Amino acid sequence: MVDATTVDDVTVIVTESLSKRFPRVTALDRLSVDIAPGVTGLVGANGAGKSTLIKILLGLAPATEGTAHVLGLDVTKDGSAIRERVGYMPEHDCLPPDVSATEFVVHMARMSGLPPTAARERTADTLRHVGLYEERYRPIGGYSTGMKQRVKLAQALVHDPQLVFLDEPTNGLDPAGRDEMLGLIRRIHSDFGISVLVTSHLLGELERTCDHVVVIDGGKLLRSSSTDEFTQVTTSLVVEVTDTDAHPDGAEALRGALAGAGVAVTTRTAGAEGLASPGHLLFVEAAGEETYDLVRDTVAGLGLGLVRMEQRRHQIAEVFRDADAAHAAAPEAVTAGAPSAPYAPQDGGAHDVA
Ligand SMILES: Nc1ncnc2c1ncn2[C@@H]1O[C@H](COP(=O)(O)OP(=O)(O)OP(=O)(O)O)[C@@H](O)[C@H]1O
Repeated sequence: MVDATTVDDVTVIVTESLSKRFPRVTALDRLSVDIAPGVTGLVGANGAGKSTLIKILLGLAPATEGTAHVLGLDVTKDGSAIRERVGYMPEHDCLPPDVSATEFVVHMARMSGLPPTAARERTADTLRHVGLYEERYRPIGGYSTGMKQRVKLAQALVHDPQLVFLDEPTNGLDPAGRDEMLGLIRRIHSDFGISVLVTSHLLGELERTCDHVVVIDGGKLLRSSSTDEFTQVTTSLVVEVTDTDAHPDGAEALRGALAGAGVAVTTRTAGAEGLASPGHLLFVEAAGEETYDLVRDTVAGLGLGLVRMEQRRHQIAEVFRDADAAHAAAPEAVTAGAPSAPYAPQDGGAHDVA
């Protein structure tokens, strides 16, 4: 019997100088990363090396060099012990169309070694947990994309793993479906204590869902930080005010008054996504506590209503924006750090790096 650590230990995944070279491409390039229990996002553009990393961690593909341990188990020697303890939701559609979700998930549970009765019970519980009810008896071929993603999630969870790898679980889902899937992913950890490694190219999703985010690009580690560190507060204040008869554009009146007092103010920034009506928001550079007092007094002096005054937080996408800007300024200087693909804003806060 192979010894394995539990999710109470400090790390669930450790890689050291892990490389994977194909004849024409280096998919992973000396990647060293430690991943703790919780929900961790693995983000990178298409081709960054996410799926290759997952396959190596499952013991399904050999690394060219370096080491990797999952739950304390060595990927080169303990592949089957790792797969007993780890669930895997693959990226691509891999479901048989002619069988029902129940039949398929029972089959996967049996493949994982559960006896028949336990496999049926666990299947019923898991399908209910992912939100499939009466539909679970119908052939999968007639399911929507969202239902298929839930079946893939259920088969990853059915053998009660300590850790799951979810490869692009929100692919192909509409915004409501994505929100539901993200909620499910959070509950996998909060309700069952299962750690999650989830890949996505949508940064906004990871910001909302993950405790920790690992960013890779061209097989190299770009950054590994807690989500809080990525989204730490900035020195910029977001201020929103009401309009009045005397000042039909309250934000503009405040901007003029603050600018007159020597305070740097902009009406819009690239990081304003997700905030209501950015045209009515002011972004005020706060020199210190006195800036708060000045804003409050100026709003009161103009007779405007103060709707909000809060410190703006960084967004994960800014890591990419900053790297892109540095790359544009000095292309040779930023080879290892800058993502090779641009990101694009998407539905108010999610940024696509693919
Ligand atoms: N079996 C293989 N043979 C040759 N090259 C491969 C193989 N598998 C992956 N690659 C290459 O390795 C690089 C990383 O691929 P990988 O699938 O890990 O990226 P990814 O980040 O998961 O992207 P995607 O989300 O598009 O799958 C890519 O350039 C890919 O073409």
